[in-house]
Amino acid sequence: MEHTLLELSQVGIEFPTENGPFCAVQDINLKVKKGEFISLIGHSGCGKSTVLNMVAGLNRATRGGVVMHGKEVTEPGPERAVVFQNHSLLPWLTAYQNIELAVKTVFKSTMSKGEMKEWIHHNLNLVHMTHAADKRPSEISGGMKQRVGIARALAMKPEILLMDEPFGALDALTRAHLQDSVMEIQEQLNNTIIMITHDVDEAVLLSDRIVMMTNGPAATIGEILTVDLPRPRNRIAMAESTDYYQLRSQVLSFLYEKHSKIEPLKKERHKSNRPEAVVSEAS
Ligand SMILES: Nc1ncnc2c1ncn2[C@@H]1O[C@H](COP(=O)(O)OP(=O)(O)OP(=O)(O)O)[C@@H](O)[C@H]1O
Repeated sequence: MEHTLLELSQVGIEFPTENGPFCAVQDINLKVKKGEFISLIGHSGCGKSTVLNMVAGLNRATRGGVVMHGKEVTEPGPERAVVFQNHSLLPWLTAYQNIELAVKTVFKSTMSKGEMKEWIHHNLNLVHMTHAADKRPSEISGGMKQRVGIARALAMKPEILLMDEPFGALDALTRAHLQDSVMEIQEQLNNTIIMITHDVDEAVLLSDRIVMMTNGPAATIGEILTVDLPRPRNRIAMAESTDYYQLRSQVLSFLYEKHSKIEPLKKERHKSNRPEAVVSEAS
């Protein structure tokens, strides 16, 4: 990790609505270093996607700004690739062709046809999808589609990878496999990643820092937790680590005590239960 790659300064956004302007987030200050893995966590509707979309250039801040390499982000660009929860692959193209489309868009003038082919296969291999290169999205599982989506994003050689709940729609086992793949890829490529998650364990396992957001409207960063667990991380070893459990309970405490969104009735029930590790819609 070297210099600051991305900086959000005093970022805020107001959306125009029928009832007047709605301030979704405000005063967001964050510096992201090259190679860092940052998770954004917070209750549903607090503004995580809004923040990520501002970094992606899909939303424009109405206060403050997002700066990358000293230049304000005003529109989407291949240096900030986004992976959404629902893969968004084109259904009529194979896995290979989906990646090829992105590669052609970015590297048409700098890579030969042969280099592109090699690069696409390299990225399919990174996510362990070489065997399914010629399959269409309808012929592969949800987890496989998500792998292809990640390969497509990585194939653009983004300086920063933005992931909006990338594993949210997957079953627990597939999710664990993909988390391991992302950790493995990040170790190899030293990617800078900002990921939205509702899963406390996922945040602790993957992140260098966890950015915890307060509830909206006018949500902001409540606390930032540094996860200094050594890498490479192994989920089995983590299960026995007291450091891991301490970090996990700090996130749970932020979400369920300091910034709880639980209604009184549910709170009573919640008190008698072990806190959920996943921030659900119901919370
Ligand atoms: N284009 C828009 N116009 C008006 N309000 C918006 C718009 N986009 C987002 N919002 C509001 O901003 C707030 C934050 O939304 P956002 O989707 O960023 O939350 P989130 O934390 O990502 O939620 P979730 O975890 O449920 O995905 C919400 O109250 C939402 O209704």
